[in-house]
Amino acid sequence: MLRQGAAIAELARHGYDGLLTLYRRHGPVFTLGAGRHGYVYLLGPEANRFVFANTALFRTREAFEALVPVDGPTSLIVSEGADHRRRRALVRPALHHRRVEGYVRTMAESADAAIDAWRPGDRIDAYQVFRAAIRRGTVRALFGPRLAADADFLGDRLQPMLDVIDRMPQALRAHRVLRTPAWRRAMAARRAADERLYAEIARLRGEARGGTDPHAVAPGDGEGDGDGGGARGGHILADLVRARSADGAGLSDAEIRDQAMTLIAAGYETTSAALAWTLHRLLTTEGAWRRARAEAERAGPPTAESLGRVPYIAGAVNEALRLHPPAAISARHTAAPFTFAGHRVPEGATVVYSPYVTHRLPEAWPDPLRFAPDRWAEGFRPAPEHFCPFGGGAHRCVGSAMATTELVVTTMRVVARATLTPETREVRPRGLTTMRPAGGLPVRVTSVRPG
Ligand code: HEM
Repeated sequence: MLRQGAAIAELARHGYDGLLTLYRRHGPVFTLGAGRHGYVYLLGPEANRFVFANTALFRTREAFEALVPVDGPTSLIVSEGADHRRRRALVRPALHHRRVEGYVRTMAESADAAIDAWRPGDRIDAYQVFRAAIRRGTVRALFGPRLAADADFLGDRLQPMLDVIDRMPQALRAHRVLRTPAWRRAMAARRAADERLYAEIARLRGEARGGTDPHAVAPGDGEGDGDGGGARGGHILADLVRARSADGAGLSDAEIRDQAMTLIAAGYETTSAALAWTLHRLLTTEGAWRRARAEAERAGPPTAESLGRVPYIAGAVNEALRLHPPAAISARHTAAPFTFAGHRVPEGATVVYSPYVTHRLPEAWPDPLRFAPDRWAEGFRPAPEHFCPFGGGAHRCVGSAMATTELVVTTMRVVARATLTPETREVRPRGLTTMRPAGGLPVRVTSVRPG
């Protein structure tokens, strides 16, 4: 029998580990809270499979409504049905892995620029350092060289927006209704960022009409194997402006704005958190940094080819995503009543599923708390319901190739160029929309090599 007070106290005290405890005590389905503020937890591999497979039972719009003030009403994450399929088919080719390979150099340069500033003896917060580097790299890949000059401007505008949405929906609603200073800052930032974005979209449309775009890309060819242009250069915003469905229809300016903003908002905090967790684990696991460094040195500088020669680093990234999934929980709104594991879940409920809980279950992962990059040895493919840092089903992360590439490339550069000593071995998680290290990742630079 679940006692509400005790269960809520468990979550308040132990966060995501509390959720794991509640799963062990109460099984894969339980409800906390009542009415509009209640949450139905659907936990574990079977629950993931159920949520990912039954698209018609679940809606994201109501569950992610809190993102609309930043991401916009046509963002993929709040789109449903035919609109979602159309928008996703137009966005996906721009983020296909072959397209992403074109950004490897930009990503490596961004990491190198951050490392170039280090001197032996420096004490730095590696999380913040790479957060800024990833922000710059993401803006560059998304918006190309012209807006890259504005990367810091856009990044600075973005931060108040991301801060305001990293809250429980009720708290966010209060900010909006009360027009708090944080809310007003976020909206002013949004207006400034939108102005630049719309100007750039108009410029790209002009270029496309005049046929002068040197980065012309093929129209996207849908969900399967779309390739927006491979290594031909260009950037994602240009791809979005040019993308056409089979019937010739493209995305409106507002749709492009919303997808672009969503890609930054969904991509940058999550990827920076995952990088911090990867470095933390490599620094605090005996021999791991040395092994990663030896591998990165053998592989040479990051390129589309050398990325295939770093299985230990790729395994370390996967292990960090498993043990510390930045999207530790995610939510859905139920579109119809259903029964799962003998429990009746009503229409209109908010359902929470959790990659964090799943990734730490011994039923799914032998010795689950051990950081073991070698478990990802060639050929290992966990079931999607066992490993879901990028979610699953119709709304599975469209930027997963970009994220993993960025994580592997940045890790290759850091381990190859720097020796770092962790200032702390205990790093606690915080954050609701993105699980990140609470106190950052404080390290001392022991040595650094030229790039
Ligand atoms: C380590 C980094 C990342 C993690 C852990 C992550 C995680 C996720 C998860 C869990 C979802 C699905 C939410 C759900 O269905 O419940 C999602 C969706 C999404 N992600 Fe990511 N993400 C990451 C990086 C990125 C990047 C780099 C981009 C873009 C460049 C991106 C863009 C998106 C978009 C647009 C969606 C919505 C897709 C849709 O609704 O069709 N993400 N992400």
